This record gives sequence, C-alpha cells and structure tokens, in this order.
Amino acid sequence: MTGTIAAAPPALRFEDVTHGYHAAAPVVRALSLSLARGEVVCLLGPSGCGKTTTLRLAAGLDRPWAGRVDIAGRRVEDAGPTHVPPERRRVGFLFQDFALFPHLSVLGNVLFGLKDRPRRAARARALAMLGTVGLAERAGAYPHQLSGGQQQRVALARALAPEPALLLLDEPFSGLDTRLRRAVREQTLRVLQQSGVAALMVTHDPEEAMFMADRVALMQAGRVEQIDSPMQLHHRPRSAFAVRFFSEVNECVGRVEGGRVATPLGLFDAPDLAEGAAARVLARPEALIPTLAGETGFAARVVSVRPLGHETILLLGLTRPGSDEPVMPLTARVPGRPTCAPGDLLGLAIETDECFVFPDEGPDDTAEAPPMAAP
Ligand SMILES: Nc1ncnc2c1ncn2[C@@H]1O[C@H](COP(=O)(O)OP(=O)(O)OP(=O)(O)O)[C@@H](O)[C@H]1O
Repeated sequence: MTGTIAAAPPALRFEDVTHGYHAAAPVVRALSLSLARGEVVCLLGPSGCGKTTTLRLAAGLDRPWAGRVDIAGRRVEDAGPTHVPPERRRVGFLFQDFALFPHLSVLGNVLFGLKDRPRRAARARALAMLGTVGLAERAGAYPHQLSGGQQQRVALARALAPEPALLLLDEPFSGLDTRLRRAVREQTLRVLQQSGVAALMVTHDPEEAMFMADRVALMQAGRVEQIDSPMQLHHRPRSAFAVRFFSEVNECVGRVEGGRVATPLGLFDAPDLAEGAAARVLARPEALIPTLAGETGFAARVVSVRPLGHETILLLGLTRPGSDEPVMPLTARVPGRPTCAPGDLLGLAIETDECFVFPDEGPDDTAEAPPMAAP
C-alpha cells in the first residue's frame, strides 16, 4: 500500500474546446476550464461572447469542432468518436423559462427525471427534494398555481433529484422581477451548497455572478479572459476589459517614465510596463473621495448630483490647481446622501487601490456609450 489517495476528478473539464455555428467563425475558442466538485462557477460576459454555447457543449447539445470534455472523470467528448448524449452525462439543467410540464403536478414534474428508479424510492427522493426547496406541502399543486419563484424552486428540485454530477444553469433568474430574484438566488445558492453539486451558471449580470460564484469566468469573444474568485476579480483585474465590465470607469492615458505614469489624476506606479510605453489608468468611481477643498491638491467642480438612496453619483469636472478650467470629466460614487450641490468646489482624494494601470490598448470601443474621459 502506498497510502496515496487519488484526488477526486473535477466535476467538469474543458480542454481546448472550440466550436462555432458557421465555418471558420468559432464563437468558443480553445476554451479550457475546470470545475471542482461542489464548486459554483459563473460564466459572465457581454452578449454573444459564447456563454450559452459553452453550456450547450457541456450538456452535449452541440458537438465541439475540437477539444475534449470530461464530466466527473469520464470522457464525454473528444475529437474522435466519443460523444455521450445529454441524457447519459449526469448533468441537470435549469433554464430561464423553468420548462415545467404544465399537465404534471409538482411531484410529477420532479418524478420525471427519476423514471429509472423503483417507484417508492423515486417518490421518497422527489419528496425529499421538494422538502429541501421548501415545497413539500405543494407536491399536489400544478405549475400554474405557483408563483414564479416557486416554479423556479420546482425546476431546481427536478434538476437535482437524479443527483447529477453537474448542474447547468442558463440565466435562471432573469425571468423574475428584481426583488424576487434576490430572494430566489439566495435560496438557490443555499440548495446548491446543501446538495454539494458542482454548478456552471450563465449570467450577464456582474452582481449576480459575484453573489453566486466561488469563481467567476469572465468571457470575451469566445475565450476566458480571467477566472478568479469574486474578490480577486475585483481587487486584481488582469485587463482593462475586466475593470470596465463591472462598472463605468474614469480613464486617462500617459507615458511610463521612471516606472510611473503621470496623469491628471496624479502619478501611478506602472512596474510591469516598459519605459516609454503608453499606459492607460482606470479609476473606478469609488476611487474618487471628496475631501475639503485644498486638502489634496486635486479639485473638482460639481456638475450634477444623482442621489440613488444608499449612494450618490457625482458628475464632476476636474480642475487644475488655481484655475477653474475643467481638465477632464469624472464620475464619483460616494456612500449615502448627497452633501454637495452643482457648482460646489470639492477637494478629491484618490484611492489608488481602486485604480488600475494597463498597457494602453485604446478606449473601450465595444461600449455603447463613449468612455467617460480620455484626455
Ligand atoms: N444556433 C445558432 N446558429 C447560429 N449562430 C448562433 C447560434 N447560437 C448562437 N449563435 C451565435 O454565436 C455567438 C455566441 O452566442 P451565445 O448564445 O453562446 O452567446 P452568449 O454569450 O450566451 O450571449 P447572450 O448573453 O446574448 O445569450 C453569437 O454571435 C450568436 O449570435
């Protein structure tokens, strides 16, 4: 006996998976991704970046052009003949429209995926799952008698009842209104954690991804741009794209001199950039902290104030010291109610932890609105 314990295989592994719908135009490009058992990973990214296609490839609904897919240590797809069909992959699905059978009761819906089990065992399992999602008492109801949130919970119970190795969720909360969505995603996360199933979830909502995921896979143009924990993604974004995707940002450019880049917002360290290189500094709105005028050397005139309740958005014009001439527009986000009015002159402190320096690859030309500032 060697005493070695083999590590559990990942719940899902994509290796160099490529797929598209039209020849020579892949929408998923050499994508590699691994989900540990029990891990929740969210695929996040702009519309059309390949999130749903990635999910369909995991499900076996599409066959990739190239690459390999393993589920719970079993090869389900390769460049050769291997193609395990969806129903034999041990995956559960949860889609936006819940896809419940209207003519079946709640219990009937959950039993649907348990046809290969003896009747009594299937019934016990289905009732236990309905208990887990808090709907044991509605087992005899029909889908149309339930609220949207309850229907979503039935769909979750149905997906998890057969004990899948992997749960695939495609925008599962987008059909629900904002308040309900918050409650339902909390319940869903609790059920996922209780059941210990690995889950790959598609969303285009950054807040939802940050709330649900152990790791977020940020996708762009068919590739994973960055995969990290929500905290890492927020504090250590590896590209301008990763910063811009989560909030609007203030942007300015400059050249690296002596390892630093000088901008209207001050000097920023740029240790990883070549001397003389063009650099782009991205400052999140929360990086700009109003202070007393004259305190920090940065001053800004308030252009407009937009109270949102728990926070306030300030549109500002950065000014040169001793001058009222605006140098660049800025957006700041401050907690609480407004304490200033249009026309006021504020001092600004810059929180450098919320500022990021990257090689300048130009402004965000994928955005619908122009970037806030690029002097
Ligand atoms: N069945 C299809 N036939 C042809 N093109 C398709 C098909 N499905 C998706 N596409 C295209 O593939 C690209 C990726 O689509 P996909 O649905 O995977 O993106 P997504 O990131 O999930 O987008 P969204 O957030 O808008 O759902 C898009 O350009 C889309 O138009």
